[in-house]
Amino acid sequence: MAVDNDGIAVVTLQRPPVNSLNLDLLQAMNNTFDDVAKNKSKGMILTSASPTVFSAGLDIMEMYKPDPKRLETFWVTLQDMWLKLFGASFPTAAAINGHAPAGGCLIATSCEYRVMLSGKFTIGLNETALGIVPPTWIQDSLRHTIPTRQAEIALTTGKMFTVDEALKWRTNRGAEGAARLGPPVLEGPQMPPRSPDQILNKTLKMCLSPKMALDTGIIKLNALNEYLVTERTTIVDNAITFGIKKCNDMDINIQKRGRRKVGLIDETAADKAEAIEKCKKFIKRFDKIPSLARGMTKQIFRQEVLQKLLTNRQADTKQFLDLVNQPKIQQSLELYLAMLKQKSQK
Ligand SMILES: CCCCCCCCCCCC/C=C/CC(=O)SCCNC(=O)CCNC(=O)[C@H](O)C(C)(C)COP(=O)(O)OP(=O)(O)OC[C@H]1O[C@@H](n2cnc3c(N)ncnc32)[C@H](O)[C@@H]1OP(=O)(O)O
Repeated sequence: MAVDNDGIAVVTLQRPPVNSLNLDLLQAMNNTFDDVAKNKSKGMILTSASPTVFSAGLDIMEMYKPDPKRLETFWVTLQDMWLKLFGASFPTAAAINGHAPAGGCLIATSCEYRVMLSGKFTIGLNETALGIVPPTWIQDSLRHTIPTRQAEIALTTGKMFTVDEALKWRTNRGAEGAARLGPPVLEGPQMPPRSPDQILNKTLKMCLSPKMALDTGIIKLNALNEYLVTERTTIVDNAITFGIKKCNDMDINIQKRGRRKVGLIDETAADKAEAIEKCKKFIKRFDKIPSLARGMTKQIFRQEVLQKLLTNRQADTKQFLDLVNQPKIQQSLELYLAMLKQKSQK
């Protein structure tokens, strides 16, 4: 852990080669989180010493042919890590400088803000694809980060997101739809916007024109049609300007037509230094907010999810131990480890 001049702690996971979460690393994380709380750090940023992996998730070796007592301690320590991180009163952010599968994604989604390096990295909860049901609190971390429906699809498909996919979900128009619609409106030529007053005056003028005075339905319709045709660009422009203003007011980032940002990650960065800087900027947003009020508000906001695990802790542990001790799961772990080894030797 390194604390900078602003009082922000940067905690670097350093367990080569892939920061897989074994008992020792989880215990070290828990001690560090306690220190950050004790030192009253302004906030904490989690990152990795590896240039390509944030964390490979749970260390499979802890679950393969395990010692029963150690296996139980391992799971309880993982629960502790999540309770401390997800429930931390201080601001937390993850500078995700590489792959973040399964438990790696759990760490990232337990933080309040995520900046991921652009590149061929992936992030997600892939448990279902491995034939495992992710425990409720692991699912809750994702559900707390992205919209419920997207979380359900991601969890049931074991989806691993590319960085671009993680940053923003496409609307149902999708990429093809957006392409069919032509270049993004915001990048296209812009008409000088007119104020609503100008538009209203123009409409009134049109309604009082001689054509309108004739008072026949068809002529009125023609007049309206003419107005709509001649003013369509202005009308569309004004609608867009109004929409953009509303989106800005609501802090919705619409960078391109056909897409909206919902975000398993909040931002991307070119390198680790930039990712850490962006995380610091997020933490500094709270500079003028009383820290007690901020921390308590966050904990109340997360209380329901935290309480669920606290209430069901023993049952959750038993479920894990029963699962891992199944001969079928041990067989799968053996195959999975062999597959990982084979891949790494290529
Ligand atoms: C069927 C298996 C399921 C396992 C769980 C069953 C038990 C039930 C538990 C229920 C709880 C549910 C919660 C689960 C959450 C988890 O976190 S489970 C762990 C899931 N993690 C993964 O699937 C990631 C696997 N790793 C990778 O995909 C890649 O390693 C990587 C993309 C992270 C990095 O790739 P690369 O940089 O190319 O490194 P590699 O060459 O692949 O690996 C180097 C080295 O590390 C070993 N290794 C990788 N991951 C793990 C790991 N999670 N645990 C232990 N060891 C790992 C890999 O074998 C290589 O070792 P050697 O150098 O060959 O010795």
